[in-house]
Amino acid sequence: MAVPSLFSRRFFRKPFTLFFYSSFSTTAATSSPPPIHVALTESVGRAVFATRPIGSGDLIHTATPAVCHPSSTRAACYSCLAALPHSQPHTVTFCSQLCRQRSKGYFDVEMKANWVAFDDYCRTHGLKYPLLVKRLACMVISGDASSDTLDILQPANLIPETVLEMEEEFVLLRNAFTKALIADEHIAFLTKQWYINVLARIRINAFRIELAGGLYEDLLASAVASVEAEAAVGNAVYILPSFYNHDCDPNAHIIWINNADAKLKALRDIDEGEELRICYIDASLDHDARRELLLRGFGFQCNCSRCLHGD
Ligand SMILES: C[S@@+](CC[C@H](N)C(=O)[O-])C[C@H]1O[C@@H](n2cnc3c(N)ncnc32)[C@H](O)[C@@H]1O
Repeated sequence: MAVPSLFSRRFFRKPFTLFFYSSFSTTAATSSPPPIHVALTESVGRAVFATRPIGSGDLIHTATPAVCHPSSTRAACYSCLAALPHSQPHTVTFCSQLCRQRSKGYFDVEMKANWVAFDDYCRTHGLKYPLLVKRLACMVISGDASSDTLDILQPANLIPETVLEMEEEFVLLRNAFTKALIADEHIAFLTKQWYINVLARIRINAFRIELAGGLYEDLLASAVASVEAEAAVGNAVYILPSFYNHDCDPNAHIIWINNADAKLKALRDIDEGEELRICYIDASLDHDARRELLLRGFGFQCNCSRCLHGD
């Protein structure tokens, strides 16, 4: 496949060492690292590049969420977001003992506090990302995560109005923990600045998770949910997948089969040194709609080949 000039290696500046082994895994069959590296570019910050040719349809790597949270409209495992067609949305349910066990740390912290005010605020304002911050805060308090887990990700540029809204959410979150008598030293990290920094990163890097596979009942529930405009089982933030830039004609995509564990797959043959890009939005939208969505939702003017050609 011809490599568009946009992807040429002249954009390479400083290759990173692979620092994210904990956030992805390769296929069980091989223990070799995935065929990618992250490097700085001159035009779009960091980017993911192929270190060898990758075949169309190949699994590039998998990734587990740094943090995830189920949606309020689809019943899903509170830990891994597997669809649970026989459960009710809004109820805390786990798909297995393993998931219950894995969540024990942050879930025990969450159960100590009263979330009515915070959850009501999120629901009435149609906010889902603060729920990811709440979960991350519980993970930090329980020792399941570090408070700087998401610091490596690019933050959104926030307007003062957005910061003011975030301050309201922060007060509700902090109050829930203080009223639950969580010791001061355990919530010392939970400052207004921490909340805003985390949310600024989540805004750009969160993925909305729609499962591609599963049981017949899951597909049926998903079809019904699609009609009702919410097919997602939840939202999640990953580390390595967050370094993939956007292209309106991508050469890779991210998919979810049974739960929030993501698979990054090649959509066509990829050359060594080519940048790997995924599509953040619906690529079937017209040029103006895509530009508007990318600018409003992600704060950037797309430099992909399709957009540069006005397609
Ligand atoms: C999820 S991050 C991707 C990784 C990012 N480049 C970094 O250094 O962390 C999304 C950000 O990358 C940049 N970006 C991604 N795709 C782009 C594109 N097609 N055109 C211009 N900027 C892009 C924008 O700054 C965007 O807000």
